[in-house]
Amino acid sequence: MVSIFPSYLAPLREALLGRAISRGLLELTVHDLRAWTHDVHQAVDDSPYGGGPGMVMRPQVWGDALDDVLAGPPARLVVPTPAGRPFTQALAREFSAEERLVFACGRYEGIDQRVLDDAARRVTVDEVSIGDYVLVGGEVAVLAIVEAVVRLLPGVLGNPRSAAEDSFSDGLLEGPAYTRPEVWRGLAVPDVLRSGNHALIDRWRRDRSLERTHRRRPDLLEALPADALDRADRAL
Ligand SMILES: NC(=S)c1ccno1
Repeated sequence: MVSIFPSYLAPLREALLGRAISRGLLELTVHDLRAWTHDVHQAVDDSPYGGGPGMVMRPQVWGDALDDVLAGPPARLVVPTPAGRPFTQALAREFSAEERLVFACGRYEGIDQRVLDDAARRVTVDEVSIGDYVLVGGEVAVLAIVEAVVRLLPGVLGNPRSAAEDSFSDGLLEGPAYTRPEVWRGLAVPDVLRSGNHALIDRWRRDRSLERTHRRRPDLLEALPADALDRADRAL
């Protein structure tokens, strides 16, 4: 990862991801972009051609940084930006199969486009967005993307079923979850979940997942492959 605020990415070394690193399931290197500046002010940005508000990150600095960081084993360059294609669970799964990912954290009004165009001459460049809103920089998006990707790596999650059965894995939103006590503030756990009848439980969970998806994200239902819903699903 390359950023002008390396400490922003420190949370990646905590908790589950930190344990995955210490177990050797992945390696994480954070580079300070200013290491590739040569002026006393360590300038990384400049005024935009054509005018307009804000500053643009300079191609020389990013170009030198990516020349060094992209050298070595083949990598895929991921650039979080509001102008990117949506980052989805499917793309997280695709990224999790990559040997190496390099993340460029832009700030200000973004990185000079020629940096990405130049990188695309030698690696796959993915400009991705984690949502239709604008952050101050790419670092927070990288935290989200890396967590979504790393949790899919074999051995990271305690139970592999977790990744296989979480939201979006089957194209639907996950339904409600419950744990002890059976009744809490007058609210009871649905009886079916205590029935021990796993066929009924699976059916109930699928129905709740379909209902929630229909209510909150009908677009996901529209996007399902034609054969994704079985007769019982359609009966709901
Ligand atoms: N929405 C995304 S990914 C973003 C990056 C920087 N600002 O917003």
